[in-house]
Amino acid sequence: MIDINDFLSEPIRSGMVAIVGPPNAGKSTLMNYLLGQKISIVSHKPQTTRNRILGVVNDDKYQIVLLDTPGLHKARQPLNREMVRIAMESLNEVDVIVYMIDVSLPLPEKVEQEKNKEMMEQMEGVAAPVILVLNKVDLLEKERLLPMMKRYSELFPFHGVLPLSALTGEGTEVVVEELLKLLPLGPRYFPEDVPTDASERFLAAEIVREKVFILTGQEIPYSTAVTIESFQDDETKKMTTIHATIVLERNSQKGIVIGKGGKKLKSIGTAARKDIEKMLGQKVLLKLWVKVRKDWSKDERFLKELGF
Ligand SMILES: Nc1nc2c(ncn2[C@@H]2O[C@H](COP(=O)(O)OP(=O)(O)OP(=O)(O)O)[C@@H](O)[C@H]2O)c(=O)[nH]1
Repeated sequence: MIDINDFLSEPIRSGMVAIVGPPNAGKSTLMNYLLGQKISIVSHKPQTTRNRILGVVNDDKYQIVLLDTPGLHKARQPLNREMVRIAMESLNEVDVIVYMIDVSLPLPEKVEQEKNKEMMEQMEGVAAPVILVLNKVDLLEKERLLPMMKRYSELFPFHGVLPLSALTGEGTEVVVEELLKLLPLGPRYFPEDVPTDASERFLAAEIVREKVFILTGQEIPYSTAVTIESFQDDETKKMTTIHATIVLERNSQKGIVIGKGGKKLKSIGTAARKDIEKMLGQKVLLKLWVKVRKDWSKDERFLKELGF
């Protein structure tokens, strides 16, 4: 996909930036904010992002290729271990690392120390410069910010400790400025009109998964995978027909996702269809099925099918 003209034209600041950090820190929110569109799914529940999602931010003078990664956490289950592996692997492939933490809630000292220890262990031996981003400052009492920034600067040789609200956008310009200082001069790796390397098929499955995350309680989200059975564009009708399956781990979960008289599944479908229509810029007919595949998240073969 690299255009030879990009190599011939004036070099720009360009390179790969991984956004890493604990689950729920706001990594996908920052990615979507910088892209100006939703590529990576977001929910208030931890461990929403499962794969590595690539988003490309373009400007006259730069191209930042962002990698949104699954949350870093102590993982026991095969799916979670895969997620952390994916996140850690990206650290070796990038020019800059943005390590994001949620600072909105004061933590007991012991918990904060524990988290900091984990962060330093993860960053140990990483070659790329690391910017620490303190996210959700919109929720933080202002007087807590400066001492916190000082504390973190003393913790690790970060190439900057920056406050941010990925939700409101406050602080994003400074983050981008700092990234540009660290990115090498190079070509545009992706055409300017390509915001992600993910397929529309993958993104559609992710959108359905997001709606399950948002619209169901407690245990369901973590037991949900979404597969796309068919994805057909009808150019004359300007419509896309998508057949997708929501895969669950246990029979008992089926009723929750389908709901009384199919109501829950219907609301998942409607919400997902609207977002997919926005993404594709045309009408969508979305058909959803619910299937049980016992303990799929521990089934290495199925994880492979899902692209892990
Ligand atoms: N108030 C506030 N909320 C935020 C901010 N950034 C993210 N959030 C919220 O925090 C929650 C988690 O955001 P995500 O972007 O899904 O977090 P993530 O780090 O990608 O999460 P994982 O996929 O679990 O790794 C969502 O409910 C966001 O709306 C922020 O700056 N301020």
